Amino acid sequence: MQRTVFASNNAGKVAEVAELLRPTGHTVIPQSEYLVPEAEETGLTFVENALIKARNACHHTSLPAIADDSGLEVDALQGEPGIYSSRYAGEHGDDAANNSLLLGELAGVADAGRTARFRCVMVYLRHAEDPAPLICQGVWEGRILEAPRGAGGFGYDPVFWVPQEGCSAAELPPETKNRLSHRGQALRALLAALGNG
Ligand SMILES: O=c1nc[nH]c2c1ncn2[C@H]1C[C@H](O)[C@@H](COP(=O)(O)OP(=O)(O)OP(=O)(O)O)O1
Ligand SMILES: [Mg+2]
Repeated sequence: MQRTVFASNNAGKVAEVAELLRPTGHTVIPQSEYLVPEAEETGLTFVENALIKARNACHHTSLPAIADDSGLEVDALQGEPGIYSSRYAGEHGDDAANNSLLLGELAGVADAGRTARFRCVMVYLRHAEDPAPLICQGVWEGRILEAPRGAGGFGYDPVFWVPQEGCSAAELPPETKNRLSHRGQALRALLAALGNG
């Protein structure tokens, strides 16, 4: 896995993936370093959107690419915001607005009904026309808090309760989040599939 582009503009993902790869000796180069233009996420599944992003990065760099498409599935909202997690409140990537909309939608829902999970699909494309991409997934179960807690992480981390640690995802040390998270699971599976596990 030499000179692989990471097809994401999310600084939180970039930092987590860099940390996960550090002990393996692999590095990935964020697509911003190649000035890759943002791809439109027009797919109806995490898999399709991850492929769109990876293919776009391959196309613009002529290098292999890894992409991550991820989101939060809330049971009381029939799986929403799901693939639309980043655009939930309208503007792409407005974490504060997304979190407050989510808490508003769940107002009055008791603790037992606030189950949710993060899902991550990671794909690896050897080149833009790669007909056999590697596709791996990870899932992280938790619950939605009634108010944000913690300052670490990104996205929905402050409102995501991690039962086995007794804190929010934004209160976890980065290495603990990477050990448990949907992203950590998916990337470890991808590395194993690449023969570098
Ligand atoms: O570990 C996580 N902790 C908190 N929130 C998270 C996590 N993982 C995904 N999420 C949320 C953030 C965003 O609202 C959506 C991902 O959207 P998604 O399109 O995959 O990523 P993005 O637009 O931020 O960056 P990019 O597409 O350039 O990779 O799910
Ligand atoms: Mg996105």
